[in-house]
Amino acid sequence: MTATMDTPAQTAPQTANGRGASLTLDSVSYRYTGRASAGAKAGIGPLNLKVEAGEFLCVVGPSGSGKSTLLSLLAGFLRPQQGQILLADTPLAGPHPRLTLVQQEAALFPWRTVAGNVAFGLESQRLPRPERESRTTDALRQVGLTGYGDRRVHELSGGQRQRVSLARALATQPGLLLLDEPFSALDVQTRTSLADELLGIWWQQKITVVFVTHQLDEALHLGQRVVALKDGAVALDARAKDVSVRQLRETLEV
Ligand SMILES: Nc1ncnc2c1ncn2[C@@H]1O[C@H](COP(=O)(O)OP(=O)(O)OP(=O)(O)O)[C@@H](O)[C@H]1O
Repeated sequence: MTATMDTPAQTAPQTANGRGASLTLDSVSYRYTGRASAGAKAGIGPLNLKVEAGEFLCVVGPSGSGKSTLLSLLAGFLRPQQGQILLADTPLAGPHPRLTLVQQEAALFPWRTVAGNVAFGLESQRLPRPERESRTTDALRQVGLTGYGDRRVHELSGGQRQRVSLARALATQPGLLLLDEPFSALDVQTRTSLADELLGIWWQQKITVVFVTHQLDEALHLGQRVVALKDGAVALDARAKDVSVRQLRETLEV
């Protein structure tokens, strides 16, 4: 059955007038070498992919298909061995202030307050203190944590910790938000409400989002577009409203 219901992401305007940056992968390859690699094919590419400014793209694929490798390349942690990645029109040469990554487990500093954790991402930006404080307050408000700034991380639930991670990313006002299975450790209810909040934030700010998930239904709910990776290559690239979970399962053989 083909999915027919439009989710908010799918009905969003196609042209972004927010701060989202486009992303272009031009014949990008990365192959792991050495004994740790699982054969000559470990890695991804060559991949050609264009993510439009303001687009919400979900990437799915079975374990080992290359999702984390792709995100590491997009985050600038790995450099392509072949091809190039463009952020807007500029070749990506490493981690970039316009892009930020939220990972599966909230990597927060236990000795800092919630506000201190959110402000951490701003410290390298040399912003005046009032600007740092207002961005921190604003980011906490966006993720529903107004009033939590003085709390310690150990006083928070798993879902709240992941909200802090998201706030830390949002405070940097990224053009491109990369998310690596950010809600997978959470219970279904928390995951659903956080996913919907993320959609609301994306809708308002028109950030470009690349969201990696194992959950095929989550990908179709959140994404305007879904890319399915298999053995390091794109096996399917479609508008989310034009594919079903079953089609994704068949494509990925999962
Ligand atoms: N550091 C590494 N050294 C060698 N091979 C690696 C390394 N990291 C990943 N690989 C291999 O590259 C391929 C892609 O791995 P990757 O971690 O990107 O997949 P994934 O889709 O993110 O998997 P998962 O869903 O399990 O996290 C796999 O064959 C994996 O074994």
